[in-house]
Amino acid sequence: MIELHRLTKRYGAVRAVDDLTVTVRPARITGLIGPNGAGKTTTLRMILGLTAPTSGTATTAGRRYADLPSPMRQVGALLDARAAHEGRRVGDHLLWLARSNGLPRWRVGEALRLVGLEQMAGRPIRVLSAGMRRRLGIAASLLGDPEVLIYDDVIGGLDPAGAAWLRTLLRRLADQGRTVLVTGHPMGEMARIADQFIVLDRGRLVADSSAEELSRCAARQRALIRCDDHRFFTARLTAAGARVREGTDRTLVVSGMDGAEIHGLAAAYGVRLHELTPQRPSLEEVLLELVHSGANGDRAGRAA
Ligand SMILES: Nc1ncnc2c1ncn2[C@@H]1O[C@H](COP(=O)(O)OP(=O)(O)OP(=O)(O)O)[C@@H](O)[C@H]1O
Repeated sequence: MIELHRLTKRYGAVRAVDDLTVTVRPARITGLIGPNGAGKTTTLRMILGLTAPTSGTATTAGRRYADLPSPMRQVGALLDARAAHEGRRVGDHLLWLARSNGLPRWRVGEALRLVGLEQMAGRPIRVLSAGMRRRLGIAASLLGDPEVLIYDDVIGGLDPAGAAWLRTLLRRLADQGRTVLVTGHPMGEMARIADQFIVLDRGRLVADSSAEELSRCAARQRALIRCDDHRFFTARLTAAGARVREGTDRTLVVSGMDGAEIHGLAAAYGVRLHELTPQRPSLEEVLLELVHSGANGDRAGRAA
């Protein structure tokens, strides 16, 4: 389990992470998402003791990273897959990491096996493809057989087979009861990987919800409508906090407001509704909307 309590990091006037309180639970894959600059990497760096919080705490298994007796046995992480010696052999790199962290030698073979890199053990790191480097980074994170795993931007750039492999591995790790926290941008991939989502915007928590809750809530809060005066009603809906976009065939797609509220608003402004059909968006669409609307400071947080 990872617990963040009022976690804050300021860089001058920038609040990279702003009063963030959230718990990342075991036995599931949690996606930390948000637009560029939302504070995702800064949050991970504070959990890993690489960046000092301005205030608040980040703990794993009840302790700050610096206070963990054997950090690699408790927390495994991959922040940057390029951070490895080019000339060193794959197996030697892991062996060096294991030795310097007091881990047994046999864990190297086990970690290589878990990521399917056994055949590359004797090759220098520079010959590895980007996808293989990612696997090597993941192997390093698994050396200590930790309960908590943290991966920054781990999906981007993988080919479909690589992404499928990673999904299977992360699922297995979560099914073993581990806490798995991943960040990433392609919302389609994040929707396929994670079952819990923490959404950040400008350092603040926008939502902390399961995939199921998000889908259920979005289905209640999205409708396709036909009405007389698009421009007028769009302005009224937007002013009342909904998000509106043009659909196909002269329709409007309204999100963030349920059918009864839309009806009420139409009645209040004398707008004739010809159609109001609830819609069930895909999880990817829900996440995209959350990330986008969080950035506009509107009421997406209600999904939480
Ligand atoms: N070392 C630093 N010095 C100054 N500002 C920083 C530093 N690190 C991060 N920031 C700022 O903090 C904010 C959050 O950055 P962070 O990298 O955590 O966001 P992110 O959500 O990981 O973004 P991305 O999706 O682009 O990786 C940004 O405004 C960024 O410019």
